[in-house]
Amino acid sequence: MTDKGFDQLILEISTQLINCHQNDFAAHIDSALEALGRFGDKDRCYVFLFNENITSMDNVYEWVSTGISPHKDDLQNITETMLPWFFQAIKEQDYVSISDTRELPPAATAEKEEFKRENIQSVLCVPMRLSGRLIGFVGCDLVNRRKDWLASDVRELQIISDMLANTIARQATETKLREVEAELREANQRLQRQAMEDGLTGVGNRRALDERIEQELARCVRHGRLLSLMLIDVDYFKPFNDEMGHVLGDAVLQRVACEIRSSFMRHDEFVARYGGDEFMVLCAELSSVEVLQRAQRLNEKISQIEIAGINRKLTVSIGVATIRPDTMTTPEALIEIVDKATYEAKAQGRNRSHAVVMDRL
Ligand SMILES: Nc1nc2c(ncn2[C@@H]2O[C@H](COP(=O)(O)OP(=O)(O)OP(=O)(O)O)[C@@H](O)[C@H]2O)c(=O)[nH]1
Repeated sequence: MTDKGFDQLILEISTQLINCHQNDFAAHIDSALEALGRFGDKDRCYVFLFNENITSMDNVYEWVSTGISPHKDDLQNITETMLPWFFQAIKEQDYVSISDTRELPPAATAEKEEFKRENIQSVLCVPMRLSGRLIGFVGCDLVNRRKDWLASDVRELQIISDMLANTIARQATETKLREVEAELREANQRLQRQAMEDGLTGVGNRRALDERIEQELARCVRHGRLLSLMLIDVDYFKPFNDEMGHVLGDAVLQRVACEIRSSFMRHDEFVARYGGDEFMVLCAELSSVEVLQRAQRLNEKISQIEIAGINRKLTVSIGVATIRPDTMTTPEALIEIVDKATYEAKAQGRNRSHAVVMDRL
């Protein structure tokens, strides 16, 4: 290989590796090995990576010339005990150069066997280091051909080895970066969800409710649709709480929230905790009769709830406000109506629903 030819090869390989992106690192390393192999008339070029303590290695990239058998698949998890002479040589030396594998010393019996299995007669391997730490090696084989490797062969392979080490490190860094990015994105979504969720019951919180009422009002105005708001208030929750304690009180609120949520699961229905023992449900497009029926069904379902340790009937009073909003309608006005409807349900004896219908506010 002339110096000019090698310089050209290096330029091509380094340009490819510098410009490659996360998804095509492997393809570029493969083609760098191919360029190296073809240019120097080698039979096989490869990259091995060590584990953390350099006690085992995997063949991670391999290029083979036409007619030469590949060995990448059977060279996985090769341990130090399998090839002790080679592990020691690559750890301690600047390179491992074997002109004829048949002339290896007796200490390299296992290696001799392995080279024979792969028909390798000449081998040159150069360590890959990152910040001084050995991470693997780049090597090339000649099958059934002997070669006295020159200092220039070693130098050239060393340059390729440095480039590939940097590329592999960049790949690892980018993979890690993507993982961290994905974790951050997930944590961010989780925080956003939590910021909109009631901690005790898991339904929407007051902030989510306020936003949703604004959105639904605007949407119903745009489409001329009906909008219903329900206020569900647990009956006699204060005496219950005082008597049974807050822990059982919390369990009641969770159970009530669960029942409400399972009763209003359509995509345009929204359940939130308004505060204390009060929940709200927003539903669009239902007639006032339908909403009232569904509220009454909820009264029934809640009155059938049984919670271990509680021997008192659980009931709720529900106010329902159904309106056809216009641009002047405010969330406060809607809440005021539903508040009054709930008050009415309480005044009429609790465990019931009371509806107020207003075409315009
Ligand atoms: N366990 C528990 N109690 C809560 C929580 N938030 C508010 N409360 C209690 O809920 C009770 C609300 O009671 P009120 O709305 O005043 O009245 P009520 O007894 O339900 O009466 P009516 O609604 O008129 O039937 C108060 O005792 C609050 O302390 C909570 O997160 N957990």
